[in-house]
Amino acid sequence: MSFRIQPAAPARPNRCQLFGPGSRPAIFEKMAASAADVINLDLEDSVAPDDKAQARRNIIEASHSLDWGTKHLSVRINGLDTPYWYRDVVELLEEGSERIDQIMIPKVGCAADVYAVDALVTAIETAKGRQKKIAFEVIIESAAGIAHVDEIAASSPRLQAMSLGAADFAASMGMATTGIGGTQENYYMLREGTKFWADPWHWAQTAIVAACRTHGVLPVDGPYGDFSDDEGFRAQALRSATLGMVGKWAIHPKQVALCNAVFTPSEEAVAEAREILAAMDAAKARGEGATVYKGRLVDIASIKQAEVIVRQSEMIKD
Ligand SMILES: CC(=O)SCCNC(=O)CCNC(=O)[C@H](O)C(C)(C)COP(=O)(O)OP(=O)(O)OC[C@H]1O[C@@H](n2cnc3c(N)ncnc32)[C@H](O)[C@@H]1OP(=O)(O)O
Ligand SMILES: O=CC(=O)O
Ligand SMILES: [Mg+2]
Repeated sequence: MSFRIQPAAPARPNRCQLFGPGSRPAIFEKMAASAADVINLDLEDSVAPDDKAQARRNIIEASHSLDWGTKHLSVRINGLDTPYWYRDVVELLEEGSERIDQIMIPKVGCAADVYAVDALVTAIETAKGRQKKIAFEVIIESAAGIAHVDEIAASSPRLQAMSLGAADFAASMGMATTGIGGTQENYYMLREGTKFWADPWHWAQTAIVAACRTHGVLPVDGPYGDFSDDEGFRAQALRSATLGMVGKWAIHPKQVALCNAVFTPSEEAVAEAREILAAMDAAKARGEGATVYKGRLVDIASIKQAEVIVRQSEMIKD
């Protein structure tokens, strides 16, 4: 065990991140009225090159005029390999309202990518006297991103969350699929003629969770492209939650409720966690470090596991 205490990730709900193109302002109000914890207004891949400038104007205008309630408001800028990103940052922070909480940096490949955006953001914040320090979130969606995931997770005190972007990740890795997340038809084990599907996203997810937990960042699962497949979405989200991710993207409003259902601990799970804590309190009073709860071992590690669930439930106000 390292003597270093694992830093806590930001204590805010991040069960669902609802995306919408910045070039489609007609849906902004619907996004603001949704049950998502985080809103991601997009300037990147859902916006055509000719619409980038207008999309920036739309987002700046909506940051002033719309009531975003208690939502964590994030804007996805363009990647550092494009000519758009610096204007995204400059215009958003010079003209956008203080209501903007966060910038999402896509296709991050190394810690220096985050450093570059941090330097620009810091200069603008100082020059304009912005009161609120902008937070960052990044997307791991390239071979370089996953290879450098740990240094990226440690790259900036502004960094609050990190998502897996399955679409660009698959492309960068040369994966033989056009699917965005979920089960891949050709990724299976074979035993006595029966196929057992495995999860090709699993290793990248666990690498992200480990890097995030080491550095106090929220690990998030990215998009599930087939928004007509609720069961597939749910299965993917349940796997992500089981691995330690705190939420998932919704690329269509119907995925918001699915996200919230999976990433909100159920009443039964919270009740059981509280019972485990009570059982361990009683064990401690007896001078014991381990005891039996419903026929199974619980010990001091069980306290930490139960506390994860109780903390998650306490963050959620609705
Ligand atoms: C790989 C990646 O990078 S993923 C991240 C980037 N991608 C995105 O941001 C895409 C986000 N999603 C979308 O743009 C849209 O949801 C689409 C294109 C997938 C589908 O849009 P539509 O064809 O309008 O969907 P649909 O007709 O089912 O919409 C139903 C209702 O939800 C609304 N709606 C659609 N998308 C959204 C959204 N993202 N947020 C809020 N409301 C929305 C529609 O306006 C419509 O409202 P209405 O019933 O009042 O008329
Ligand atoms: O940006 C998201 C992705 O899946 O690519
Ligand atoms: Mg992407």
